[in-house]
Amino acid sequence: MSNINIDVKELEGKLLFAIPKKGRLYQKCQQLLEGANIQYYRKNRLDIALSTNLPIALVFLPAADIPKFVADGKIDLGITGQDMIAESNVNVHQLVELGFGKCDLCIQVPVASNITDPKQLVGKRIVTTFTHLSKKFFGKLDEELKPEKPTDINYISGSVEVSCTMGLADGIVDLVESGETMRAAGLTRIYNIMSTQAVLISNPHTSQQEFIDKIKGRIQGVIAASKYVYCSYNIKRANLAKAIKITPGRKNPTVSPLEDDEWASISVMVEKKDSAEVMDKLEAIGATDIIIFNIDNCRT
Ligand SMILES: Nc1ncnc2c1ncn2[C@@H]1O[C@H](COP(=O)(O)OP(=O)(O)OP(=O)(O)O)[C@@H](O)[C@H]1O
Ligand SMILES: O=P(O)(O)OC[C@H]1O[C@H](OP(=O)(O)OP(=O)(O)O)[C@H](O)[C@@H]1O
Repeated sequence: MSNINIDVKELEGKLLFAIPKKGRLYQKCQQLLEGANIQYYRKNRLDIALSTNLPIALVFLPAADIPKFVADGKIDLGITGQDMIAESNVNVHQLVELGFGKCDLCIQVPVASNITDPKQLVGKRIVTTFTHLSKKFFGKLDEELKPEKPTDINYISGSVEVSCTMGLADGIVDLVESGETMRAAGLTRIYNIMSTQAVLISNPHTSQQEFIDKIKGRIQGVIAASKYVYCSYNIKRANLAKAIKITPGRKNPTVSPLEDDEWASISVMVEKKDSAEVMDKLEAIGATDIIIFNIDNCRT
């Protein structure tokens, strides 16, 4: 049972920001709030927390309910999965892809079945948490193939993958990230309905647009900082063109003179995932003093 023991008056004029209260997205959202310096104190078991440094009230909700609250205008801003938005079938603005909670919503069948195409499931039994998206998908196939009875889509709230083993389903529609859950249940994927990740969303008619843009900027800064490292090195001017090709930066690298006219110093942002390779390439063209720094926060 949730507890929202806060005086409604305390929420007046505040930006209401919905955060998943548990599950896969919870911890990453906490890191994002910390990086964006949205400080708050949450009393034990309380689902609303007032920010201690900004006019924001954080509302902790199940990820599945956040799109509806935001679309209805009860909440201004929220974080949830794109799968949850599509499943809720509501109109919200997707402001920033957050780069976590990445997975695919897939049709899965028992490895032992001879099913390789979603069309073979038409008229059969599907179990899923995503009934809207499944009905939309199989509804189209039903129209095309006109089975004797329509494909039967049944809802369960979790552990969907056991449905085939239990004899409740011929196939399931569920999320796959590493594929570990799917393989452990003796299932294989035959179709990807959608790819999803966590996103920052807002109500399209919010009265708090200016403040939302500010929070969006801060969150974009945290995301960029986690994707990039700062690279600094020295290079002979004769090799400057080659160096700039290796580290073009987001816009341009900063090139500064050194005491020795033959040399220049370069400072540039590099994608974290590429940093080792970039260092190898710079070394190969004679760069020296190559240093990589982590970025705490940035605006690009
Ligand atoms: N295995 C996964 N890998 C990456 N992202 C995932 C995975 N499972 C779910 N997600 C993302 O996280 C969102 C919330 O899923 P999750 O299962 O954590 O929610 P929950 O039902 O609120 O929590 P719980 O499963 O703990 O009850 C999903 O809508 C999806 O966007
Ligand atoms: O491909 P994988 O890396 O194994 O991840 C996929 C699993 O993760 C999610 O479930 P979760 O663990 O959140 O539990 P749930 O089944 O109770 O939703 C999803 O519903 C899958 O079962």
